[in-house]
Amino acid sequence: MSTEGLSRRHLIGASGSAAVAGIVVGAAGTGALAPRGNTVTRGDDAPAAGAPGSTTPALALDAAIPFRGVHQAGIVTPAQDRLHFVALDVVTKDAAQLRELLKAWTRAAERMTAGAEAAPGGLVGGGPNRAPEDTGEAYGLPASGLTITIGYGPSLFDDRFGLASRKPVALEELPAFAGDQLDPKRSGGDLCLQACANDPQVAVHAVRNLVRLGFGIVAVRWSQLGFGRTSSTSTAQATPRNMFGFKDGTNNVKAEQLEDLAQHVWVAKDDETGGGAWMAGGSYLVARRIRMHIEVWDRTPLQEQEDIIGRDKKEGAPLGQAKEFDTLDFAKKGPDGETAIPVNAHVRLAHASQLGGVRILRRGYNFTDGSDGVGHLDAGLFFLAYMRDPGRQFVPMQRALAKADVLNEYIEHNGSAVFACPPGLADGEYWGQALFA
Ligand SMILES: C=CC1=C(C)c2cc3[nH]c(cc4nc(cc5[nH]c(cc1n2)c(C)c5CCC(=O)O)C(CCC(=O)O)=C4C)c(C)c3C=C
Ligand SMILES: [Fe+2]
Repeated sequence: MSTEGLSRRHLIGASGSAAVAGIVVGAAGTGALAPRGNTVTRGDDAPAAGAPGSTTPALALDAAIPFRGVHQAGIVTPAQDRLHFVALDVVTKDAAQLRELLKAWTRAAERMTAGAEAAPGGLVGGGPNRAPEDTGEAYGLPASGLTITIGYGPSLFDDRFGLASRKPVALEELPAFAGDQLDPKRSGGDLCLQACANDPQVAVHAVRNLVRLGFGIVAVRWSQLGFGRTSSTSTAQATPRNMFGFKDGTNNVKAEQLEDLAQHVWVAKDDETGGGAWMAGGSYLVARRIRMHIEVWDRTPLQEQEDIIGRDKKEGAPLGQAKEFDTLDFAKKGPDGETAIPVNAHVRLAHASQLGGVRILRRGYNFTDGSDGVGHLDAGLFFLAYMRDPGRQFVPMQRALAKADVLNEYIEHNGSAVFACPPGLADGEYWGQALFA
């Protein structure tokens, strides 16, 4: 492995076709960190879980997820419980500076996802007279399943960095949708970094250290914390619940469904709108900050809640069926002679059968950001979805929802952004290398 101070020593666990591999940090004469305790940690030199000499079984939640691979981690890898998402603007006009930053980010991201400090000896190794190269708040914590996923916004492809000819057709700003209440301070961005982990401190540490490395080159435009996943991206995961108390992610595209991923999530080399070779194996990310008026929802009768979603609250089964994963039957009638799943239920409007076969991979998070200043919690869903072409997938889906979804009475979209997330990196490659080639 090319990155100084890191070595692949063993694999921890695997789940279905979405293998969760662990990387531990080698001590190999670099002064870099070595694994500790029962899994990958930033700290001392006891053997990691599952490693020779360890008596402790690996804990999947603490394990490291490989940074490199065909696709970026953080898309179909099992959704972790915590999120720190940041959108950034590039403030330099110098393309070479931006490229160097992307290289430095690659090194630091690879280290942090393996459970190491952002730089070798980052905590105190620089001595008393220099600012430490790692901010320290994750020192001693395990890798915690950290994934860091990068995306490029449409504005990165303007005339500043010579990238205009590289802009994919699919990377268009989203159109306005009926009911949008978008705040420009929570929208857009030249770049994004999505850090997901099973420990919030690890996710926040990752973003903070990458932002720190970018001082003078990038500036934070907006950022969002998420405290609980609202989607499953693997059949091995239980379906979590959103802030309306409903299971969310049941009928998501999952890591094990390789044909669906190829059809709906990964950009193919010959996709007309995809962007060509530099985006092949990548995916487009749509982010929407959706405020949920939970106080109003909480006064809504159960039957009405279930009719709005189209599934029952306890089991998560489609209305008219018994079990969570039963097939939705949109023709089935209830005792009143009406369809069991109402014509304007959320799951009917968003279902592939109503949208010419379109699907997306959802990977969103619950948030609660204090109060709205007038007596309510500012809570909601930070909707994240990956797809092959937003114009052909998210746009028609959101148009259908914006037009008829009864859920609209309870929600408000107040932030929006779209990003091109390039494919994963092979050994020795760095973020931006293919884009700038
Ligand atoms: C444009 C895409 C979507 C937005 C925006 C969206 C917002 C949103 N969704 C829920 C709650 C649920 N959504 C569910 C299913 C579901 N939602 C979308 C798309 C968007 N949702 C899709 C494609 C689907 C799957 C439809 C299907 O194929 O069956 C569900 C049911 C469980 C599930 O299958 O995931 C819930 C619950 C909220 C609260 C919300 C905005 C705040
Ligand atoms: Fe939904």
